[in-house]
Formats: sequence, C-alpha cells, structure tokens
Amino acid sequence: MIEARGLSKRYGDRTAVDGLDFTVRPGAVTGFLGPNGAGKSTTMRLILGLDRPTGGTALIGGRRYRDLHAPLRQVGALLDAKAVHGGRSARDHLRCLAEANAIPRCRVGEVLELVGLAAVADRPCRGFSLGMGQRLGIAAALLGDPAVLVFDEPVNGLDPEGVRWIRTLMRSLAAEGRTVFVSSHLMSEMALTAEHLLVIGRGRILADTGMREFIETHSELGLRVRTPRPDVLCPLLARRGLRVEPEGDGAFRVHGASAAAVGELAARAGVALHELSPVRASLEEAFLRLTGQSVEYQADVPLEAA
Ligand SMILES: Nc1ncnc2c1ncn2[C@@H]1O[C@H](COP(=O)(O)OP(=O)(O)OP(=O)(O)O)[C@@H](O)[C@H]1O
Repeated sequence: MIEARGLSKRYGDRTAVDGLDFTVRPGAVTGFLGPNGAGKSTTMRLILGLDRPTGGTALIGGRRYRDLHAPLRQVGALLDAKAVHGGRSARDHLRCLAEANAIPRCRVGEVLELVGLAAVADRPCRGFSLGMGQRLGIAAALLGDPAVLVFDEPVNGLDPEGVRWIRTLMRSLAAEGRTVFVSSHLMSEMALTAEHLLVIGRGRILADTGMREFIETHSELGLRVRTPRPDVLCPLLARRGLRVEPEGDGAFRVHGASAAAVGELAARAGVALHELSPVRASLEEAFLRLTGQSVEYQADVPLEAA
C-alpha cells in the first residue's frame, strides 16, 4: 500500500505538489492521471525518496522509503528507462543490482524471461530499442519481487504491441495482489488498464475514484439517429421531453431515451430510420473537461472551477 498524507513539494516559489492525501491499495492497478506539469513525477519521486517533501509524508507499507530495510525488495520503480550504462549487457546490469541488494542471482534469469529479454540478455544495452529499454527497466523493478510497483509513463513512445504487453503485465501484477501505481497523461490508455483512478491537476487531487464510476459519471449516453423524415420524428421526440440536437451531418443526437424506445416510436409513426446507434462521450473528453482548468499554462484559474 502507498499512502500520501498532506504531501507537498515546493521548488522555490513554485508549488509542484500541494497537500496530497491519497491511498493506493493492493490488488488493483491505480492510474495516476494529469496533464503535463500536474505533479505526477514529483509525487512519484517523493514516494520513492528521491526528493524530500516540503510538508507531509509518503509511506510505502507504512514506512517512509528511507526507513525500508531492503527497498528493492519492497518497492520496484520504473522512472527513467534510459538510466542504464550503455556498454553493459542487460544481464550484467541486473546482476549488479541484484548483488547490491542481496537478491539471489537466479532471479536475474527469471525476470529476463518474464520481460521477454532472455534472447538478447548478453548484448550491450546501447543497441536496445525504446521498447527493449522499457522492458529492462521493468525487469529491474521486478527483480526484488516487490509488493509495490511504481511506473512513471511506462508506455511513452512504445508501439501498440509494447503498449499491450505492458498493459497485460500490470494487470497480472495487480492480480497477484501487488500495489501497482502507474502514471500517464493518456486517459484512453488508462481506461483499458486501471481499475482505480487518481486525477491530479496543478499539484492537487481532482478525482479519486473507481474507473467504472468515472466512466459512468463522465461518459454521457446518447443516441445518434438518422431519418429521411426528421420533420416528423424530431417533434415527436421533443413532445416526450427528450433533448434532440442536430449533429451537423444530417443526423441527430437524442438524449435520455433507449434505442428501443426511439425505434418503437419511429415505427408507430411510420418513419424509417437509417441509423440508430448509441454513442458515448470519450473518456479523453471527460478527462480534459476535468483537468482543462488546471493545465499549468492557464494561470490564475481557481481550482474549484476545475
Ligand atoms: N526539480 C525541479 N525544480 C523546479 N521545478 C520543478 C522541478 N521538478 C518539477 N518542477 C515543477 O513542478 C511542477 C510539476 O512537475 P512534474 O514533473 O511533477 O509534473 P508531471 O505531472 O510529471 O508532468 P509531465 O507529464 O510533463 O511529466 C511543474 O511545474 C514543474 O515545472
């Protein structure tokens, strides 16, 4: 479990993280979402003891990072996948880490298999693609078999196959009962990966909610309807109190009714339908609405308005 209580960080007169209170629980992937500059990386660095908070605390399994007995065996992190000596092989890199953290050598082979790097494990890392570098970073994070995992933008720059691999891995790590905390600025990706969401904007928590709840709250249901007789159908729908909006391409968006209800109404009126399909506002749109007022370069907008 990861806990932040009143967690704050100022750099000079700039507040990067402002009194965060949250808990990241085991057994689920928790997505940490926010626009650029929202404070995601700072929060993760504070959790991992790479920066000192100006106020409050960040705890992993009830302890501050610096008080952990064997940090790599309690928390694994992927922050900067390029932080590897280019002349070293993946195997050597992991062996050094294992040795420095009293982790058995046999674990190196296991994690290389797990991330799919076994076949290239003895080549110098400098020839690695971005995706291979990410896999090596993840192998390092998993080396100590930790109960808590922290990934900062793990899918950045990856091809669809790499993105799918990371998504599946995270979900299986959570299913094993681990705490998986992963940052991203892509709502659509998180919607496929995370079960819980923490949204941050300008250093403050904007939402702390289950993914399903977020989807239900923010993705508005509507129907796209096309008919050659809008002059008949639209007044009929309006008389039943339904909101009808033209879509601009000859179709209409109908709010507040099921497809069955609209279909039957049209049938009773003898009106043909050329399209009747449910639509949802995309989660990306919902995320942008939520964080839109809190992007860094929009100064002087009160957070309450976000
Ligand atoms: N070492 C630092 N010195 C000064 N300001 C910093 C430092 N690190 C971060 N900041 C500032 O703190 C704020 C939060 O930055 P942070 O990198 O945590 O955001 P982020 O959500 O991770 O953004 P991104 O998605 O762009 O990585 C930004 O305004 C940033 O400019």
